[in-house]
Amino acid sequence: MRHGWPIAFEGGPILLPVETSIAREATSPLMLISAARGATLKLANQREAAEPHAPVLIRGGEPLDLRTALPIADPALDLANPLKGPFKAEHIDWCDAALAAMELARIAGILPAFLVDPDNAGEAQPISAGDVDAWSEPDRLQIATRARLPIAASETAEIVAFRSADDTREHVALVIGRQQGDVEPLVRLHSECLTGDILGSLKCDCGPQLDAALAAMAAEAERGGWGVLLYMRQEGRGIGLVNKLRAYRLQDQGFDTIEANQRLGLPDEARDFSTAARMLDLLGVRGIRLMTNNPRKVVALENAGVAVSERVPHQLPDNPHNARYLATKRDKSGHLLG
Ligand SMILES: Nc1nc2c(ncn2[C@@H]2O[C@H](COP(=O)(O)OP(=O)(O)OP(=O)(O)O)[C@@H](O)[C@H]2O)c(=O)[nH]1
Ligand SMILES: [Zn+2]
Repeated sequence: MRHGWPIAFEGGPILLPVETSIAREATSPLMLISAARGATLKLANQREAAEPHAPVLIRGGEPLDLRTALPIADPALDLANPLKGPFKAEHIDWCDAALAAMELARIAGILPAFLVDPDNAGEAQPISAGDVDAWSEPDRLQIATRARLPIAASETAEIVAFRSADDTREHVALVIGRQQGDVEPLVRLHSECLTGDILGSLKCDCGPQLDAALAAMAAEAERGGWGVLLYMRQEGRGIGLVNKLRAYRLQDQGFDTIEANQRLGLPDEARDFSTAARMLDLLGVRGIRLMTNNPRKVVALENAGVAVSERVPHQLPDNPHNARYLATKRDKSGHLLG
């Protein structure tokens, strides 16, 4: 997907990703986009779609090339390209392939939009919908290596790196203090946020939450306990850095953090917490005390077999740039924030 290769789904047509396509001369009258995008484009006969990220097949009056397809794919370009269409929605009789293609776009971090059976697409890569499921199977994850890693918060930390076949993302765990089978660790499940963790972004609470979690685990180790930070490479709640930044552009137009993801045709929450459970399992951790304000994380970990004996609140002070983001988490995502 990231290479821009056309893909040939078993039982479906050839699909060429609009954002990254290497076949610059490709054209097609048909495009696969999200229902959210279809709604914004005011499709003539669009049926009600349950999910904003559900796939919709559209036909334009004239064949689309990549130049005309990109503004159809990218809502962040709407202000600059107001006039598009008209389009008609068509029935999809290769639903599994269409759903898998949308999921692949999310995993690849690109816009969920494809030219369908295009001319001049070049040779397509064969793939089946089952390949996408197999790729995200947590059991494929293994410990790759571990090393002592003194950090500013604690000199007694150890880093453990995890890898899975075909997935280039490497998750890590930081174990702080001495691991003891009979003592439940304090655990923080942190999802990657390059802007917050590294650059000090004020738009979210990730950076302060990460720092405070490490400090709390170090204090726990001082008291004879221990902690585990799981650092999961699922940036932007699973939509990737570039799509998160597109969502930020939409947030600057007035959409909240959930609406912005949906308007991009992506799930508002696409994180995979069963991989975190697999990491704990590989570390030999069965029961935890979880630092979070998000009850859905607790439920997701428990459903994946981790016993969460306590939810430890993890609220940090807000600022003028993240106050709306935190309010949306509280009001729409069920976060327990005071
Ligand atoms: N798509 C998107 N992702 C965001 C946005 N702001 C932060 N994120 C991502 O959200 C994730 C951080 O969420 P967390 O703090 O781990 O989890 P949480 O569900 O908020 O719950 P807590 O455990 O209470 O913090 C990271 O992957 C961030 O990149 C945003 O506006 N849009
Ligand atoms: Zn963040």
